[in-house]
Amino acid sequence: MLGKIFKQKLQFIKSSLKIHQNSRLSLIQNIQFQSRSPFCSLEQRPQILKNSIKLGNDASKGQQIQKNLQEEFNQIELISNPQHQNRVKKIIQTYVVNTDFVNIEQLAEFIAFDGQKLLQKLTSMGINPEKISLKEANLISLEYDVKIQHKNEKGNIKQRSPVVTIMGHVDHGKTTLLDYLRNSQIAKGEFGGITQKIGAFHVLTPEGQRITFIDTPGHEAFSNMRVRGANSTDMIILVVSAIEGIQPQTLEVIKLAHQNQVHILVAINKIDVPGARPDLVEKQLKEQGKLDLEPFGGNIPVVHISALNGTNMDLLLELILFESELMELKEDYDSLAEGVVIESRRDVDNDEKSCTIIVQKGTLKVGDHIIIGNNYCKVRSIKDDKKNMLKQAFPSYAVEITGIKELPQSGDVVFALESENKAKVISQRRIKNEEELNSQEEQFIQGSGSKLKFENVREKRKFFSGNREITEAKYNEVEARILDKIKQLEEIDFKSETEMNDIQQKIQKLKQDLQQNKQYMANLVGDVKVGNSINLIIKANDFGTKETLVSQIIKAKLAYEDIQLNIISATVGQVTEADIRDAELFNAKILGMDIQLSKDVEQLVKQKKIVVKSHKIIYTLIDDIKLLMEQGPEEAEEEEKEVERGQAVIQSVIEIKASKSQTQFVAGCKVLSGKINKKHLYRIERDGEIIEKDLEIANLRHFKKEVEEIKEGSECGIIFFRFNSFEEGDTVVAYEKE
Ligand SMILES: Nc1nc2c(ncn2[C@@H]2O[C@H](COP(=O)(O)OP(=O)(O)OP(=O)(O)O)[C@@H](O)[C@H]2O)c(=O)[nH]1
Repeated sequence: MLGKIFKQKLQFIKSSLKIHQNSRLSLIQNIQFQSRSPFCSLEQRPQILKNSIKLGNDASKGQQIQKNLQEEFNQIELISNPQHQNRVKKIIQTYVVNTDFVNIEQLAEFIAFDGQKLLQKLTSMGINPEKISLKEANLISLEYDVKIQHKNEKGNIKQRSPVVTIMGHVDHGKTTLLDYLRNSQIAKGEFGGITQKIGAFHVLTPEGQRITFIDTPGHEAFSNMRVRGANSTDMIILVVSAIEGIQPQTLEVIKLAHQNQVHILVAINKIDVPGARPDLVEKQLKEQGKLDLEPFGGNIPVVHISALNGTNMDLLLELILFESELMELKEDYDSLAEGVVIESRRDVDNDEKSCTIIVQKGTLKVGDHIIIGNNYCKVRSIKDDKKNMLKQAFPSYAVEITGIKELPQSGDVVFALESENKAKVISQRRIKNEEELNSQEEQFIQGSGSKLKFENVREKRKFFSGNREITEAKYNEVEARILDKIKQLEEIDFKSETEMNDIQQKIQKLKQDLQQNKQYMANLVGDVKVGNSINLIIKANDFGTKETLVSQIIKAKLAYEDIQLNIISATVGQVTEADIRDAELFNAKILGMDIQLSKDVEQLVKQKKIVVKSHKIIYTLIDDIKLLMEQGPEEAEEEEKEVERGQAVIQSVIEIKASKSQTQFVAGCKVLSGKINKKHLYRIERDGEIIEKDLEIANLRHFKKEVEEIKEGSECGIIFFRFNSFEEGDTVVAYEKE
């Protein structure tokens, strides 16, 4: 019933394109008005504008309007949905640049790799880190599934067909739906023969339009893609039974689609069964599933079907094509192919290995040299799901290929390269990287006793390559987990001494874990060698400054090849107790912008004698670092040595009125040893504790006379810059930093 209504609606939209030839202008204006209306949400605007662009296609004044709308649409699209163009997250990420060279900072950012490690890599390959050709950059970036492309590399951009995955709760009819689609094609005799199950198949509409279906029912294929941090689907058909309605896995699919920003189309199935209530299911989907369904004015289409007897299946296909048209699925047909593995298998009879891939970009040809997973091979044959031998496969094609040496896993990356040699080199490095990654993970798990959870391989790689964002997050995650356990244990009311000992032992063990964890993490972050290097903890006041500081430091570092400089961490915000702990552990200096220490932290800084330096301008901070590097680690250490020049005791505190509103305090002192000189720095000690340090003298007097220096045994009056909280009996210590 409702299927009919839908068909009518589709028909209406289509016919409106023709009927409104004369009155279309007003329609477009109406839509324009709608899209500008304050009642139109930002999310709706692209859709409305997109529709209006379509409508504007052949309107009399359409061209100009279309251009304006397109511009407005582009702008809105950027604001409202930056991911829109990227709905299918490619496994190979492409970055477009407008220069022939990139530098180390750009490359490090593209491949989300630690700058210091990248520097080592570039040096070992003999590449100038400041001038990396795109060819060289790709040789490295392709190890990490990233391509760097010049803006002028023009491709042959054309419409590609949609790739669709069918998902839903158990028994709601996914297999039946797929079987119907697959068999309807055979039944129509369009291809003859029996389809082979290769994990994906395609359907051709009577108009010759192609749709690729991934036919691994359930979540398996999709989840595997997710593990790789990508997916190959343009749309998910969410199958919901009209009898059972929303079930746990239905909600799971909705969540998955949202997380991955994949468009949903709802197919309410089993409408042939007596008692089916598709209308109620729609309400459920809206209320519980929070889906913005079309029948309620939203943009998620719903179609009522019976997969068993084929009711409204043609409508479903039409709808898929209609949605894909709106999504403007376009791809470069001329570039080297890129894709993703759906399934792989070994032939029982002849042991031949083959796998199904979805081509995402470019054209895959027989004879291409490809990387598949981490291995490389030459494509021997390409077959479609109807067993037709192909010479080439275009974007969105699902094909079975042979020639592979090792069986890849679903979700593995596939990309073609210009030569076998290049494929070989990249493959070898990818294998090496993977081995390193695995052994690092093993070591880490052994070392910390705390298992980390990674969303996908990319995240894992970022973590082990020392990517600070990820490392910091994971580091905090583990630390929080351990601290939480310690807290729980500390709160236990023990009933006996044995129990108490047992708990304390556990706490002790956890504290060791914490320490080990820290040490291990720090090693990962930057090959930290305590004592033999300059170690820094960078604090910035915002994210942008942090990025600039880190990249400037890496740049500054390039000039001092033989100096080991490590950034232990670079974070936004004020100095924390954790920073102090790290500074102590790695003998690191804390450098930052506008640092203001809280009372507790300040206390710790003094106690642990940590060097904290605050700057107002990025460049002075960088200069400071350059100075440290010029001096080298040893001198840099010694720079902080304070050499005592004299001591005095405060015998009285004198208050004087400097002006009507200003009171000054003079410390009346007697010099006990050495000298008090205006050039020196001063610290105030009370009962053996340092109250303040690095003070400078504003005014030094011998009786009424202003002097530069006072010798042992004499008395004097001192006014310090910005400090007057001294008390009678405090010791004033003069020192110089050498
Ligand atoms: N009457 C009727 N029965 C259907 C329809 N679609 C599926 N079925 C039946 O529902 C049952 C489950 O269908 P499947 O296609 O196996 O469901 P599925 O979602 O693939 O289930 P899993 O693979 O277990 O997740 C089967 O007995 C189908 O015959 C339909 O449209 N109408």
